[in-house]
Amino acid sequence: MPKNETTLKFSVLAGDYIGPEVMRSALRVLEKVAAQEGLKLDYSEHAVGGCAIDAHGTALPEATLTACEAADAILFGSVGGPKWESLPPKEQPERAALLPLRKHFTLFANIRPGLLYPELREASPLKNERIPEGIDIVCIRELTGGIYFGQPKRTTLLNGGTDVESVDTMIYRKSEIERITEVAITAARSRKRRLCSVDKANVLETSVLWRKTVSDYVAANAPDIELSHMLVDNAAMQLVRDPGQFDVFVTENMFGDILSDEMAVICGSLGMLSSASLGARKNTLGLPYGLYEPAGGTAPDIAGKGIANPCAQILSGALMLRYSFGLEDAATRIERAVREVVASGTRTGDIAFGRTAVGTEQMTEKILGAL
Ligand SMILES: NC(=O)C1=CN([C@@H]2O[C@H](COP(=O)(O)OP(=O)(O)OC[C@H]3O[C@@H](n4cnc5c(N)ncnc54)[C@H](O)[C@@H]3O)[C@@H](O)[C@H]2O)C=CC1
Ligand SMILES: CC(C)CC(=O)C(=O)O
Ligand SMILES: [Mg+2]
Repeated sequence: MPKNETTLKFSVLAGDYIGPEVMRSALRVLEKVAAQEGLKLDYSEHAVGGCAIDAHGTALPEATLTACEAADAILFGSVGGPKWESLPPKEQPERAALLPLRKHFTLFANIRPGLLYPELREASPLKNERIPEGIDIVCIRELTGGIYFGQPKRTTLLNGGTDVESVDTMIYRKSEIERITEVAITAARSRKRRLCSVDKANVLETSVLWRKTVSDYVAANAPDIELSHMLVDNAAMQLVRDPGQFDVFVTENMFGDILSDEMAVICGSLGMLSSASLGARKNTLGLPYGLYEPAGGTAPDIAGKGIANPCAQILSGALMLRYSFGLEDAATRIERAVREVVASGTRTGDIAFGRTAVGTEQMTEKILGAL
């Protein structure tokens, strides 16, 4: 019986290698939930990344951007891989499609839930006594600033070409740090009200500003939040030593990129880690416009074999329902279905750990069955 008249208008950008494989699974799950909830899906698929370079000569075609502009959210796969690594760096899919997309829509807040179900503890490389109840951490990563975007960014030949110099620039403004701190405060308030800010304030000017800004902002706006600070090298170590000490952590772009992959593997696999990238922009429903993507990449080593774990992409679809369409119940149902299937022992190879592994298709069928 239809419960809802909402139309979900989103753009699907599957990308390269395993991108289209796991995107198929996510779309099947969304179709089923939509049918059950009486929602109307209005999505269209568009070229992005290496496959867009092959088909259209550019990683982010104008038509793709126009379609994203007209939608309420973007469901993204992942882009890049060996096929395009010999292109000039600026033309490669990651730098020519994904980063510009994030910048274009000012998606400055990347929310990555690091969740290890207790039933999946065996898939974590951590000793199980360190994670008696699994893991439940949220990484809030600044996504449109820092060293990935700062100018100058260049490579120059020196000494008549006998040497080469490359420069990347890390820049942060107080206003950029304040707005990501606000997102982190909101996340912490919905959980244990504990926030750890990760930086490198013993060396980097941007981190000195980061630490002072986060401290001042929390003191002025969120005295209910228990704030701590940690240097990033220590944070990398503490994450594997005792992940239970973290609840929400907030950090700049590159540190968050690295720490979230670490968080993914202690949570079993990159194939389980979803993400939401949000900004100030609202969609036509008055809700946050967002881009939803797995935290991992295109996994060229397993592409085309039908063995990729679809969970991160499916869970990214759930985050899209939650944040951009306000469908908390539907999002939770998808998350429960994934958990139920994984907990019952159906596992793709990356999380199988001694069990018989199923492929992408069978994993998806099981999740559909649990919905
Ligand atoms: N958002 C994006 O579009 C991203 C793109 N990339 C790009 O992806 C390409 C490959 O990057 P890598 O460093 O190899 O990282 P990756 O994240 O693609 O893979 C790292 C390891 O995790 C495994 N893995 C990742 N997702 C999986 C899944 N769903 N199921 C099972 N196993 C999974 C892979 O098989 C691989 O062994 C590069 O071109 C990179 O730039 C990387 C990260 C994010
Ligand atoms: C192009 C990269 C910055 C993508 C990535 O590694 C990520 O977003 O985690
Ligand atoms: Mg990454």
